[in-house]
Amino acid sequence: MPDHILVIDEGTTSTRAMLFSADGTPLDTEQQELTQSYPGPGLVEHDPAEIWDKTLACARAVASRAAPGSIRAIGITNQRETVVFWNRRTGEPLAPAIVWQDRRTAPLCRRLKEDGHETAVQAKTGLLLDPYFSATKIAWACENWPQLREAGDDLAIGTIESWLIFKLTGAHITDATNASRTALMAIGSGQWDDGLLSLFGVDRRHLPEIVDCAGSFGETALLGGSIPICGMAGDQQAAAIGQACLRPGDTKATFGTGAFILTQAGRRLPTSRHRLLSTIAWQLNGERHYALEGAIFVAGSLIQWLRDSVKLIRTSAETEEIARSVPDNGGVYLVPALSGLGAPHWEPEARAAISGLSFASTRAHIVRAALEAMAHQASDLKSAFAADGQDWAKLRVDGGMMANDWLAQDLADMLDLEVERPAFAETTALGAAMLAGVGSGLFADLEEAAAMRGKLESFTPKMDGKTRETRLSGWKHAVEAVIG
Ligand SMILES: Nc1ncnc2c1ncn2[C@@H]1O[C@H](COP(=O)(O)OP(=O)(O)O)[C@@H](O)[C@H]1O
Ligand SMILES: O=P(O)(O)OC[C@H](O)CO
Repeated sequence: MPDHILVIDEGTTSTRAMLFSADGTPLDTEQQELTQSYPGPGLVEHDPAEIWDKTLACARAVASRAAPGSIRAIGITNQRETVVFWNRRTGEPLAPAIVWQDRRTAPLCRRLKEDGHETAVQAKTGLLLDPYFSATKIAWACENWPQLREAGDDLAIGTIESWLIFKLTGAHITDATNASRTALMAIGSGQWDDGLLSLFGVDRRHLPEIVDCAGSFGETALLGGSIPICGMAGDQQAAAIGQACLRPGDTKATFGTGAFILTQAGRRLPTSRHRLLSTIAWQLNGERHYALEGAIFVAGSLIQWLRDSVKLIRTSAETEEIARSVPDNGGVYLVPALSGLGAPHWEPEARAAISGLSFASTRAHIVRAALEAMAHQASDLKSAFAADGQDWAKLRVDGGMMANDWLAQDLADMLDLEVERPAFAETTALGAAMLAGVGSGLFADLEEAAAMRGKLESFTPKMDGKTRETRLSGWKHAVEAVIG
């Protein structure tokens, strides 16, 4: 019986495919960078055709190197909230994908808030009125892109996993974790909600069917043979599963393009009074498990911006050595609101700032301030989670940025908390493999699948309280200046 799992991990900056054995050993990987298109201030788009072509190329490369007949199932995980519009008859995209970072619907969100809709939206969806979520992106696209209206019944709308599974199998489905990020689904029922559809002007007939995160979602013949797709989840939920956050209170932080902290909440829907999000952690056999989430919009993308736009660094990795080259930030703070500020501030129109510069400031201080901004943002979230009654006992970290040891230690220091990092950092892909393992009957449940998780490393706090307080107070002033 085949027991290898092929995972498709379609992230914001790159798409990849990975092969795992049943004990969690990563066997093979293939990755391609994606074009980031910034057609104007606050606008972020992807080309759905490029996403599909590169994803298929990566999956085919890995499948072609695997032993014939060894792949049991496919798991899909993806950047969330990003919306794709396509023609279900021709299978062709009808417009660019509007990416989760895109802020074009800030005025619409402001109007809906002024009209008093936020409380009801939050109660139904666990989310807030912010351009981050898919609903206003869909509303904006249907109003401004006539080709979508012209497509009539042929218009299909979905988040990235929905687009990929349509291309792989022809089915128009989405899983409950991804659906929970659209602001169109009632989080308590796991179904599209008529009131929300009418508020955002979205026609149900264009939306996918909402399904579990593990099961039989169709087969694809595009990778050689016929392989079933058995697992599906948004990338942050998949990372939480890959980090074995299976008990209420277990918390993970993924530092990729953005940074997302999720605390598992069990079967009871959590509510936040401090502007955190309630979200579906996973849905299996129709039963939903929930999580409380803090979303930081800018993390690794700040390092990419320093590298590609400002040209202050040559590689992401060299930030570690540069940060270590100075004893402290020299009074420099960087608030990375390059696409607004996410939780707990939710200021979509805020813009980034570097403050505290003097003639003594060097490139190293700015780079260090950029890295320090990660722990500062995480510290704001730690306070919000604590105020909502969710204290973190330790933090399980992962994501591309966590290759940086200095950063992992700074997180432990600033949060005054044990930080645990798996030796194998691709926990998002691992979580999708665990779901596909459950969906294909390789494992009875997620507890059994958690044996796929490998060795762990630990970072413990070493910073004195006074240094921490000085940093946090400098950060607080810098944020106040940005949000006025
Ligand atoms: N050593 C490092 N130090 C700081 N940032 C890093 C380092 N290595 C990678 N990154 C950043 O991590 C991000 C990639 O993380 P990844 O988890 O692959 O992202 P995604 O899943 O969002 O595509 C990039 O933005 C990159 O700049
Ligand atoms: O591409 P990532 O890994 O930064 O994840 C993006 C998130 O899913 C957005 O909500």
